[in-house]
Amino acid sequence: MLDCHDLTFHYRRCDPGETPDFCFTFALPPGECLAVEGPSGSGKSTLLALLAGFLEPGGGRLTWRGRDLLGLPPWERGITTVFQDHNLFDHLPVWINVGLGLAPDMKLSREQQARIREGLAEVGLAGLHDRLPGELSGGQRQRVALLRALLRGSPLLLLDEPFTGLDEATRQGLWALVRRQKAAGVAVLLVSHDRDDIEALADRRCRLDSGRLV
Ligand SMILES: Nc1ncnc2c1ncn2[C@@H]1O[C@H](COP(=O)(O)OP(=O)(O)OP(=O)(O)O)[C@@H](O)[C@H]1O
Repeated sequence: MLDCHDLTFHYRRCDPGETPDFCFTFALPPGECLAVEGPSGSGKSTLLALLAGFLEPGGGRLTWRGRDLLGLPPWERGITTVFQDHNLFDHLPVWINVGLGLAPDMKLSREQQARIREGLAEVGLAGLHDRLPGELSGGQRQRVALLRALLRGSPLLLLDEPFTGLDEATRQGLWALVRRQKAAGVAVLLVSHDRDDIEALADRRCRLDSGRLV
């Protein structure tokens, strides 16, 4: 269970009233997907950054299966985040970008190489292994980023509008991949405005309002 209790945050340089004092409380069991909705500026990225460890909260508690995450740096939290801007390495071909999810030192076993090939085919990118991210469309880059995240096998997956702008068939293929992760026990927090994405994946949904999850 991801247990987030009264996790508080305020952007220091903001005048009081300019942005809300954030205070997040929710629980997310393994294998479940919680959808978070909220208008632009309501704090969705702030929440993800706090969970992933890129922002430091003022107070509160964040544990995964009883283990305190707040004292841990992002790379030790067991959390993988797929950001809106994809975070791909522009100078590295598609298959290496994906492979970094499996082995950061790129010492890939035969089995891992086969998983990358299979994964690329599954997300409709067979044949694009050697392209650079700059030679892909926005939706194709999105699929590379999502595949890299899924192959990493983290127990917690944070998805920030991961399916925006993709065609129906591609989206359904990616939903199937995320559902498979859920079935394997991965807890998914999905930031999305899209009703279809939410209905396809979410077990529960909440909305960000005045810095709180309701
Ligand atoms: N580095 C920062 N310094 C000061 N204020 C910030 C900073 N980053 C975000 N904010 C403010 O905090 C609030 C929440 O921003 P956040 O990016 O979390 O919203 P969001 O829900 O992800 O928005 P969007 O859907 O537009 O991406 C906004 O009012 C924003 O202006």
